[in-house]
Amino acid sequence: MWEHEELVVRRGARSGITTMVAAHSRVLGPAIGGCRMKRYPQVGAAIDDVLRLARAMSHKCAVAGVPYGGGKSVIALDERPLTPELRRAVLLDHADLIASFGGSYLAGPDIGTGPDDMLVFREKGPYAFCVPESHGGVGSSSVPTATGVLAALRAGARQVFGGEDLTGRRVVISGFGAVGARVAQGIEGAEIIVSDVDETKRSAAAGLGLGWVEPSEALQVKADVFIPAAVGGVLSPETASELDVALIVGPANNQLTEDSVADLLDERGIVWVPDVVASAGGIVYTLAREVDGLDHAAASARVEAIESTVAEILPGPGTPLSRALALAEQRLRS
Ligand SMILES: NC(=O)c1ccc[n+]([C@@H]2O[C@H](COP(=O)([O-])OP(=O)(O)OC[C@H]3O[C@@H](n4cnc5c(N)ncnc54)[C@H](O)[C@@H]3O)[C@@H](O)[C@H]2O)c1
Repeated sequence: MWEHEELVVRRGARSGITTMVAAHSRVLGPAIGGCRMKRYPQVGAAIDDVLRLARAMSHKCAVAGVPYGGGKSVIALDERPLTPELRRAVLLDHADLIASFGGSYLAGPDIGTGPDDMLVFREKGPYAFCVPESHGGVGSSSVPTATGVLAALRAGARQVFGGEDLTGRRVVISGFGAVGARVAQGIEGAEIIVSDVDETKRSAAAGLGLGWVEPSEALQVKADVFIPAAVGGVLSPETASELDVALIVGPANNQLTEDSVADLLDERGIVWVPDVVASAGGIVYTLAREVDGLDHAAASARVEAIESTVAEILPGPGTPLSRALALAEQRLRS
């Protein structure tokens, strides 16, 4: 069944490159999504991607409880080298397409695009977010993303350990980057072991009194909490059957290689907080500040609300993933 509200595919007048916007649902508010710019084997694959990602954004916004719908931009590059001139031409083409939605679709950065590209979109109207700080943007989203992960961790700990206090517990953080390092600094009383493919992070971790494990062994460490803060696809049927932890909660996007891994984790008694919920702090905060014009305190309150969302989806029948999706569907229907 065709679930999406709108799909517009257009060949750019300046660049000759095909770009597209999908709006999955605008029941809760304007559709928002990142702009993905990459090469696809054919336009059909790009259309599949934009539809799938727009739908995922609808769920992410609905679960996060923010007043936006799901959308996505895709710029399907052709075989030509992306010179600065061609890049600007295709971004302007796509800016025209975004502007044609008149505010019912807003774009942010995704794979292949960044805050400076959002400024090109802004040349055609106020329909892009995550602009550079020098142009009124809120800057790095890693701080509110970490705040959201810590909020999700509190709710997860209450559910799994009967309280928020992690004193004496062992926490493994895979990925000691912008978010992982902030999460590590926000956890009190626990033994924290971090892991990163970048060996230079080891001394930084040691300087903070944190333990270290090689990335190849991070998933084998017996721990109370595992925090995926590096790459997606870390939870597969293989890793899910090996993990010796009670709670998994982290910012990495697309942590499961396939949805059935959520069932495997559940069967093993491991509580997994779905990434769509745990990773939402950055986008929630950025939209609240840049689009809704909220101040820091009001925007932060929306991020902290991730704690109550996690508390709502963890108990009950089914897996946390099925309950998160059910909550999203319920909000999209209401
Ligand atoms: N920054 C945000 O606001 C935000 C928002 C939502 C989701 N996320 C997701 O959270 C994750 C972390 O984001 P970030 O901003 O901290 O990124 P980052 O690039 O600053 O940090 C990621 C770290 O992971 C390390 N890494 C890469 N592969 C690894 C592996 N196999 N094992 C261990 N370490 C590995 C990198 O060396 C790096 O230090 C990413 O998956 C990102 O997509 C981030």
